[in-house]
Amino acid sequence: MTETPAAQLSAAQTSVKTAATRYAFLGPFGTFTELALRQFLQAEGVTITSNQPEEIEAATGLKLLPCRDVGQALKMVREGEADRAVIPLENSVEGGVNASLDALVHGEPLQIVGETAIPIDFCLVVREGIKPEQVRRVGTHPHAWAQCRNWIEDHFPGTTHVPATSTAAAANLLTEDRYPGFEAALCNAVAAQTPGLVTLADGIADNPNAVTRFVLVSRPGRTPAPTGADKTTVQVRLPDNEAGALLNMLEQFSARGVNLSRIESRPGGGRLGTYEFSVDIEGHIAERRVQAALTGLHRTCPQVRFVGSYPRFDAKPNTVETGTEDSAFEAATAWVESLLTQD
Ligand SMILES: O=C(O)C(=O)Cc1ccccc1
Repeated sequence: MTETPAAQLSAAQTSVKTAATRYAFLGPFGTFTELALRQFLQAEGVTITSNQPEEIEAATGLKLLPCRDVGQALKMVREGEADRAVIPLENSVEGGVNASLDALVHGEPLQIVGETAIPIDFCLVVREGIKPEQVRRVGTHPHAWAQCRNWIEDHFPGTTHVPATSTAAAANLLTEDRYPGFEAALCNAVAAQTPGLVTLADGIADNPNAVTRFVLVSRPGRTPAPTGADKTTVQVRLPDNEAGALLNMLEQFSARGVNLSRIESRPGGGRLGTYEFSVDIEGHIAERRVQAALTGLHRTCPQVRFVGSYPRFDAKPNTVETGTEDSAFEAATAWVESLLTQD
């Protein structure tokens, strides 16, 4: 493949549908989240061929803004310092990224406008000169540790985890003069290339099929158009101490043939026993069956937050059961109206 000249990149950038130019992400450069951001931009027709923020901005007009954590990335969007944020949301092995699920729905409303997924495996790196037998502690993001802990126990028995804000942050700390509290880091193959680091092992993953899902987040605005292969994310608070409250919530979906692709319970506040559910459903808010499910939730649950409708990363068309198509809802509404207007 030939390299895209800067002029072409600029042309591509002006065609970015969202006209977003400032992208906050879980940094520093070299995280899996940065790879996801590049994947989002690629889908918009923008290829980034550099690792240097100034070169990227000169070639594409885009500002890539690495953030210390997910909360900071979302704060930049909430406060208008960034147009978009990219954050990890879910891992096929570990489940939801709680920090992301919570930061997304607590505070000023935000909207998911896209998703992507990356197969994940890891490299174990050390600072030049460190021998494998010196490795006692491994620094990395908690989700990375969770995906490699069996491998580490098999190959470095007794080694313990030191949490870091991201995989790339852990790798970078190894290159600093000060001892970071660990001898090795688990990071991706890009961060493993950091000068001064040596890779002890690569392709590490307890589950070789592990995939992490990342979302592109903006301030509330126009919802991406339906594609027929869409997801909708909502956060639902259930009434306290009400028998059947969860069943009622699920019935709102099942009665309209709306399939769930993820459901997670999150503590709803200070008190034990109060829950919110973060739910992904197959379908777009422009579809009548999804609207009917959401109106049902709105009538029966104390709080429903719409977090966005956006195209599925795998473009797998949503199944629409017979009787739940838009045309079926329209025919049913027309029938009721005809009853009301008859003489
Ligand atoms: O730390 C990173 O590189 C991230 O982007 C977060 C993360 C960590 C582990 C798996 C997937 C994403």
